[in-house]
Amino acid sequence: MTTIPVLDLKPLKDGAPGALEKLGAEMRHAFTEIGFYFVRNHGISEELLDQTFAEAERFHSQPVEAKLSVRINEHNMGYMPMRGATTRVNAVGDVALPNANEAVFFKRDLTPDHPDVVAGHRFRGLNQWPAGLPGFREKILDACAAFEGLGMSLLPVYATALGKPADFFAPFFTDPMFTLRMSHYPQQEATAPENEFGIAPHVDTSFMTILAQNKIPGLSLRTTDGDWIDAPAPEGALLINGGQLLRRWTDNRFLATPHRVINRSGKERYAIPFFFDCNYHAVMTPITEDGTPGRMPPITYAEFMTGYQKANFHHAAEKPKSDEGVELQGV
Ligand SMILES: O=C(O)CCC(=O)C(=O)O
Ligand SMILES: [Fe+2]
Repeated sequence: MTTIPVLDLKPLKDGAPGALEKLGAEMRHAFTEIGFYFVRNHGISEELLDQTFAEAERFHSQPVEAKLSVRINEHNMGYMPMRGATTRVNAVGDVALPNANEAVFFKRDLTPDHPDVVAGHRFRGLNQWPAGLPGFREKILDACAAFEGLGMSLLPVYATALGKPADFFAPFFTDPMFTLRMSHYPQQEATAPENEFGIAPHVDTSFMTILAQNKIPGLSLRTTDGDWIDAPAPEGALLINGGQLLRRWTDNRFLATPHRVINRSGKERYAIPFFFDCNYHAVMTPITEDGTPGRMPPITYAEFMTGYQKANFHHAAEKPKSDEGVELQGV
């Protein structure tokens, strides 16, 4: 039976001898066998997570006109309406209906004079903050900072898992890209068609996806044997998985595992994944076991997110995609 490993970060935080090596080995196992792991003692307070869920609920409870005033743009920032995306890059090849969720996306809060903003670089736009939600922006920025801090603290474990020095990833993450997604999944009726998902089977595009999942179940992942298993979050733990960027950078040594959401819980479900990636301008050269050239040439984050996706998923080429690799409709 496949179980999702639980990595306890406390010994690492305490500076216990051998903690990094032990976690590195556990992570290596997680990414070669399952593609998902839980973290305990991750350092993000329950209070902040609860507040972030409350903000997600507050955002989605607004009238649709208010949400549409921050409609998603070419940077994949803003509000994606209910059933506004279909997973064309479907990880299991089934044809699915539009995803039964709505979501809003935020990235690093750049200022208009930032060089990448001035240059008009894709995915380096300005956040679209809702006008009628006082305090919302501050809470979201707090959440982003906390998730980013956790992501940064895990980089030495990733490096160790790959047989590299602990500080290997540091130069690639001096100004890392990230996207906070706040999703709302309505209840799916028992009569809903079989091929309607909250989010259809997909792999993320990320280096690292940190999921602050709420108490409502619905997420499952597909094991390498092809079985779907539920991924319920144990109390206080966060769920982390890798996407295509991690897979490519590790020369396919690490898994990007397909997962999906079906919300037949009878309740509204909210989810807050945080997609954590390297610097915009970082060049990712495949990290091979023996240092020989990888299967794929080196690539930058920007090339990866635009050109690479286009080349691989030509049928969805012309439209922007959200960070879980779906085509966004009506953008
Ligand atoms: O809602 C969840 O639990 C996971 C969502 C997800 O896989 C995604 O947004 O990429
Ligand atoms: Fe995902």
